[in-house]
Amino acid sequence: MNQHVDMSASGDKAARQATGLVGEPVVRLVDVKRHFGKTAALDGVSLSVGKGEIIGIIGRSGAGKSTLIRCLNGLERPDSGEVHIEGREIGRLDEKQLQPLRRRIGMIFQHFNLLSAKTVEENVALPLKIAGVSSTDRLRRAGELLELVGLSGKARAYPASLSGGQKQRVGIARALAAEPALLLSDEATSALDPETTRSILALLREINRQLGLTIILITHEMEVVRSIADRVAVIDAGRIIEEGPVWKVFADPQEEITKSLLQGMRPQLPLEFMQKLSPNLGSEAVLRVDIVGETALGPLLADLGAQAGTFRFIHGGIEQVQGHAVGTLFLAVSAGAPDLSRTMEFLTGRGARIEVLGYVFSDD
Ligand SMILES: Nc1ncnc2c1ncn2[C@@H]1O[C@H](COP(=O)(O)OP(=O)(O)OP(=O)(O)O)[C@@H](O)[C@H]1O
Repeated sequence: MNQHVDMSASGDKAARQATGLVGEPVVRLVDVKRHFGKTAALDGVSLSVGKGEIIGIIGRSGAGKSTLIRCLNGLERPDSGEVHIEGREIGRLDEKQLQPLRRRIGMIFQHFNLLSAKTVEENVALPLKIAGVSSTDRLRRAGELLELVGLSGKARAYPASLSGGQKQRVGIARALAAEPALLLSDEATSALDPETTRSILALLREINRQLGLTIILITHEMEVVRSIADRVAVIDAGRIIEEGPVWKVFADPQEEITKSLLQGMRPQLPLEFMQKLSPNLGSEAVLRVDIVGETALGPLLADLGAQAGTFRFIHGGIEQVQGHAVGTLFLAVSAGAPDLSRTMEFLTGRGARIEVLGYVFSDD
């Protein structure tokens, strides 16, 4: 089932879920604070995640991501604020009251956390054993889950004989065993190679679609967020500093930290060209032009040539993120008036964002 999966999030779905408030949110955090001594690991986090939504949480090391996850699964208690899971506030529940609620949350980890002395099916069935499900029922359920993750043939194998991708599939099957409402993924693909990562992400997306499962992804891999998340939240120093649909944040990040986190994802001027750039006036201005949506799809460059004058196309391109065309073009335009001002006017009129990166001489 993990083959031929469309990995781009649907634009419609993204639009519906852009606010994370479709129906009763599965997760609702209200002004959550958690301090360790003088360190504010969480400094007033408010966030809602709707049913069936996939949200990516990104941030630098030490930003507060793990603390956030630990507050969600009840391993960490906030100093103040509220954590609601499916409408129940978990902050005040005692350990016994938390048990059934924890079963509503599945978790997958970077290093899989499988029990090496147990077979694949025993690993998958473990949450059900803890929940008191009979041996027959839990083995039947483990069989169904292994089929769902494409590992039917490995029920009796031991984790040591599996590849990293297969181990993570077992981790996913185990996380789904108790039919959770929420799946927390803590760097689940960080230890996997790119191809295996793609297949695990496709599996998560498929499970999200089939089961309507809500997924929160903590990751430092921006590609993961771009591939499967509907929405992204950027956390820094314990606060959510930016949040929105993935295509929008990736196309037009507002905060410096977001820009820096996404740097590798955004097209850059090739190094050899960058080295020629000068801040002093040259014969050509080099522009970075960021475009989104209709502008990116239309015959922008043909129109630019016809209406504003000649230019040199240096580098860039357009890609689809969540069904939205997002592009960055690097152009060299004659620096003299009226060419430059006409070009700027034309591009701004089409909704593009323009930055003059510097100047070159046209024979460079
Ligand atoms: N148990 C603890 N005791 C003391 N300080 C802690 C504890 N847990 C977290 N912190 C501090 O809180 C801040 C947030 O940590 P957290 O682990 O949540 O960040 P993170 O974004 O998950 O980082 P990373 O990506 O490196 O795992 C950090 O400054 C960290 O040192």
